Amino acid sequence: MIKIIMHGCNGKMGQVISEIVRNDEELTIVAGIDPYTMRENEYPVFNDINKCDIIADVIIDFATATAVDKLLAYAKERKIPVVLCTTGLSEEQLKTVEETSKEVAILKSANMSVGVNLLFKLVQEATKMLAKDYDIEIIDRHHNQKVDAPSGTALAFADKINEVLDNEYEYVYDRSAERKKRSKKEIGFSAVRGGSIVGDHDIIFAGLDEVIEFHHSAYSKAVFAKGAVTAAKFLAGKPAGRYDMSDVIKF
Ligand SMILES: NC(=O)C1=CN([C@@H]2O[C@H](COP(=O)(O)OP(=O)(O)OC[C@H]3O[C@@H](n4cnc5c(N)ncnc54)[C@H](OP(=O)(O)O)[C@@H]3O)[C@@H](O)[C@H]2O)C=CC1
Ligand SMILES: O=C(O)C1=N[C@H](C(=O)O)C[C@H](O)C1
Repeated sequence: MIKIIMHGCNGKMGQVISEIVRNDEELTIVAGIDPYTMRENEYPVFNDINKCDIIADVIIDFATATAVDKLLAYAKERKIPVVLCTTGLSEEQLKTVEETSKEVAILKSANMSVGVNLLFKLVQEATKMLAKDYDIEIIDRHHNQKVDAPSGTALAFADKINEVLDNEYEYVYDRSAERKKRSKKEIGFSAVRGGSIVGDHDIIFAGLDEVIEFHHSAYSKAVFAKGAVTAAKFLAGKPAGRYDMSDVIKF
């Protein structure tokens, strides 16, 4: 039985993961971490990760960016692998992820769905063929409770695209103060926030007189939760290192 610590257990994703794990014979949540401890959970919940001395094989994280520093320090000290799903991390935090992964296994992915991870590959292929003549823009649409913009997935798409463009493209997040045309080597971001949209992403290649678009819609949070649970099974017992969903989902 793989023992999990659920970081952010009483948030929206934490609750969906708890439900999936409840019906999975290979997994059990042994502890949860969340500032909100009044909810009835079937496992003990700690309002501070450092209060949790329960032994686990892997941590699944869906919390908030400000909680990630403590999480990484805890994982490093106790050598517990982390499936790191929280988005909106700062440059400094991304460096800490890299440093920490030298001591403990970390699988970081801004999007745990099968569809987005397949699209990462398709969009990279399209970029090789289209980037010379087409402008690249990314739109993400999410619910009104989301705190980070652009989404982690939108940034991950841009990083995948830029990887095949020798990282020469600049990211443009806001054109409202600009009085100039877009340059060729840029990737523009737009973020829509409203209602209960689970998570939509459009990758737009706009050329002369035609537009090619790649679109992904998540219709429920379960697509992310299932991916995180599969990733946790993969990561438990793995040696230190940086992993991502391409290690888990093979196309
Ligand atoms: N990689 C992926 O596939 C996906 C990533 N995400 C990302 O996961 C994160 C969580 O999403 P979601 O569940 O919708 O958000 P929620 O706000 O619903 O849940 C986050 C939970 O984390 C709790 N939290 C706050 N501080 C801490 C802390 N120090 N330690 C532990 N828990 C803490 C929050 O408590 P409180 O409300 O009291 O602050 C809340 O219960 C976001 O960054 C989101 O972008 C989401 C979906 C998919
Ligand atoms: O906050 C969310 O809900 C989501 N966040 C992730 C992101 O920032 O890309 C993934 C997913 O789209 C849902």
